[in-house]
Amino acid sequence: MADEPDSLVVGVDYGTLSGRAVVVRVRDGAELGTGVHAYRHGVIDRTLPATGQALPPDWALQVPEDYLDVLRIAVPAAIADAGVDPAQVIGIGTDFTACTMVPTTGDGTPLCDLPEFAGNPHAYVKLWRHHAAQPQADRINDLARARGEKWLPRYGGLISSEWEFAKALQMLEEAPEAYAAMERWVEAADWIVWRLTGVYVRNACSAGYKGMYQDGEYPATDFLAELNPAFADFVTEKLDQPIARLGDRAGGLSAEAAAWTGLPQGIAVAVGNVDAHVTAPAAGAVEAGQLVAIMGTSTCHVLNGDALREVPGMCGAVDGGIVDGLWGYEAGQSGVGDIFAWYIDHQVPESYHVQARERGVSVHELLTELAATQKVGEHGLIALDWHSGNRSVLVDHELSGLVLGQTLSTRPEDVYRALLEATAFGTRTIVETFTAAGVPVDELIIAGGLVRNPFLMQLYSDVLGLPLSIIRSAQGPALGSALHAAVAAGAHLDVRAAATAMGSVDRAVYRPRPAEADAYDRLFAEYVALHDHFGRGGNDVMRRLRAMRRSAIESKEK
Ligand SMILES: Nc1ncnc2c1ncn2[C@@H]1O[C@H](COP(=O)(O)OP(=O)(O)O)[C@@H](O)[C@H]1O
Ligand SMILES: O=C(CO)[C@H](O)[C@H](O)COP(=O)(O)O
Repeated sequence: MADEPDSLVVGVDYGTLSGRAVVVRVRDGAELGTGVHAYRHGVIDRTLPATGQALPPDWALQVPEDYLDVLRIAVPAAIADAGVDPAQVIGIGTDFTACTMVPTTGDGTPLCDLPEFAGNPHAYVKLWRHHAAQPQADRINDLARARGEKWLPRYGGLISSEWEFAKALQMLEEAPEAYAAMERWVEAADWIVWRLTGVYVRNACSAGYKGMYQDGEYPATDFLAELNPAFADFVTEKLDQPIARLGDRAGGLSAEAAAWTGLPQGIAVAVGNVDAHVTAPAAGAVEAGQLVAIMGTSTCHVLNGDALREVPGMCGAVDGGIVDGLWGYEAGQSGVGDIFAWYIDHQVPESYHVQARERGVSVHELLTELAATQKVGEHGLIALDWHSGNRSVLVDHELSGLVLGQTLSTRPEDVYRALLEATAFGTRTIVETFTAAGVPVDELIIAGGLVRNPFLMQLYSDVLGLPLSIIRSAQGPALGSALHAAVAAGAHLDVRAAATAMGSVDRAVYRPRPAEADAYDRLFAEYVALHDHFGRGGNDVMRRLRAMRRSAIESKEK
């Protein structure tokens, strides 16, 4: 079912640091205009702006008003960039980082917007990479294992500290007054749709992957009570809400949101979605066996499968979690581009920054160029990519980064290359785990900002021993959201049809080079040895160091 040739939709991708809007033609997915808005408060991980209070380690907060600014600034900018009449727009879709949680009152007002809570860190959005709920995640995992909870294997045997229940339990135990005042615990993906429409509906993707919603149920009341008696009614009191399929219409654009965006009141607003999952159809990946890796500050791996399998250490398997009718699998690496950025910002000497500035290239590009002159293994290094913990397959955010083999001749480009390689080894670990568990990976498709680095792409192909296909769109998540908006507006029959019309991919752009692939097989064996030693209990030094750090900081503050 094709719509009028000039019907348009808007997709808005809420990333970690900014929101991006794109105006897309319904008929063929042509991207006509873009607008970007960087969040004014960015990621709050050191001090709370309202009070200047220092935040403990592993915290990461955001301010919801920044998300509304994206609607006010990036959407009109995208329309202006496209040079189109807003009246042509028939729908808007959004996607968000996840699990990113907003504590609200009953009408969706964020707690941090209430004067009495502005100084309470727990009243703010807990961003996906808020990792301070690891003790709660550990307890949830231990108890679920002891009780043989049937939902646990759906999450590879371990749930993450990034997710809804761990973060809510942390809030209950550290800020009971804020927890008591919170009437709804809302995925940011659903909060923004609530703001756009006035309707609060939970999306099937977030609820399934991050909310432990399986076979129509959340974890039971007696399980929650055993974690903490005051947590018993968490689901009924604060979480439960009608759940809608991806691509459904959540409601019509409200008058208020029409005024923010400049779009026509009443147009279709798609049910919320997660930034990773929404990208698969934008790359035309709606069949079983097509793994899409969305590589940016972090990497998410999403993959459809025909059947339900238990994959150790994956993020989750959800029926219809990516497209209706297939089991959607997710795995992830919590730090990828973030690790490269951290290295450049904090470890690379000023002389490299000066050289990059003089040559008009980024430090990433300079280090990549220098690293590219090396043979595999020439730097003599091997690294573990756990600077932001490990989401898959170890599911442990107490783990940390490691670079082994440094000598007095080690140079910044050597370490940079070792970090690039470590992230590729992390992805290989995930792909091999899927395959071994009976979820075949037939094709690897790369999307996200890191596609901009061809050396990195070739390195991934060599390390994985697989051809890499590349999504054509430079803004895959925003295109994916636009595609869901087209479905919600009734312009395409379903997400599959929209993916065929609007999604696109270039097949096998990078192919593994046999000599490099062989050499990387040897380095990967070393990675596996270190991975298992530090990640599977051979030596818990990383956990002990974290504990020492926490207690040292606490005692300093007293
Ligand atoms: N040339 C490059 N090579 C490798 N990484 C890069 C390069 N340029 C930027 N990055 C990294 O890309 C990440 C941003 O990716 P992007 O997809 O734009 O963001 P997001 O994940 O927030 O959507 C940053 O973490 C940055 O360190
Ligand atoms: O876990 C996620 C999805 O399930 C996050 O949304 C993701 O890791 C953050 O994405 P990005 O690195 O693109 O900002």
